[in-house]
Amino acid sequence: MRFILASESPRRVDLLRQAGFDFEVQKSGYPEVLLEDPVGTVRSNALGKARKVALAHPGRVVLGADTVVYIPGERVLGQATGERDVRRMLGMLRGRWHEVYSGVAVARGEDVRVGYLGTRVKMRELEEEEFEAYVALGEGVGKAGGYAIQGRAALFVEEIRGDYTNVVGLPLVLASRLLKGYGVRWYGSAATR
Ligand SMILES: Cc1cn([C@H]2C[C@H](O)[C@@H](COP(=O)(O)OP(=O)(O)OP(=O)(O)O)O2)c(=O)[nH]c1=O
Repeated sequence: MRFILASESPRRVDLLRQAGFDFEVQKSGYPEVLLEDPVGTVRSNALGKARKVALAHPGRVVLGADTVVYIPGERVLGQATGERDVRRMLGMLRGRWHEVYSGVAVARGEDVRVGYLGTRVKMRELEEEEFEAYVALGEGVGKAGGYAIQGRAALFVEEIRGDYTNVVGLPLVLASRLLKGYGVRWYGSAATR
């Protein structure tokens, strides 16, 4: 069954395509919140995005998601908005462990189910020259925490504990489980045959 992805993130589109799902994209325009609690943040934003699009498309299954980076006990980092933000965020993450949380919500009409997943990531120490080269590259703009593990920042990630797709922006095991609850599966649709 074809569902609606309530997301403008090309990473989420790529992951769901790679998994064989049949879907179309509708941007939600939902204004995201950034709370002190990473789980509360991603659950609330994922729910908001899915609900908003589901209400506009009665009867359709809609998936929304949200990703943040969390420095335990310190702060929640949303998307880096520009070069300065990438420098500030990466400056906090280099040489230490952090956590990445993604919330996933699937809605149909007023009915909605939500879940979240956390993954631990260890970023190695970065030399000044390399740090500046990454900031200048611009890859980190628009990404939670100011880096993209699926891009050049793969060079910085020493170790991860948990689901890799969760760090990229959409935990596929969780998303597929929630979708299955609404009868949506990765196999058997026109897109995968
Ligand atoms: C940590 C990390 C995040 N990201 C991305 C995934 C998300 O797109 C982004 C976090 O922003 P989000 O606010 O979760 O999503 P979005 O605004 O891009 O899309 P939409 O709200 O329309 O669904 O960070 C990576 O691509 N790689 C990474 O390694």
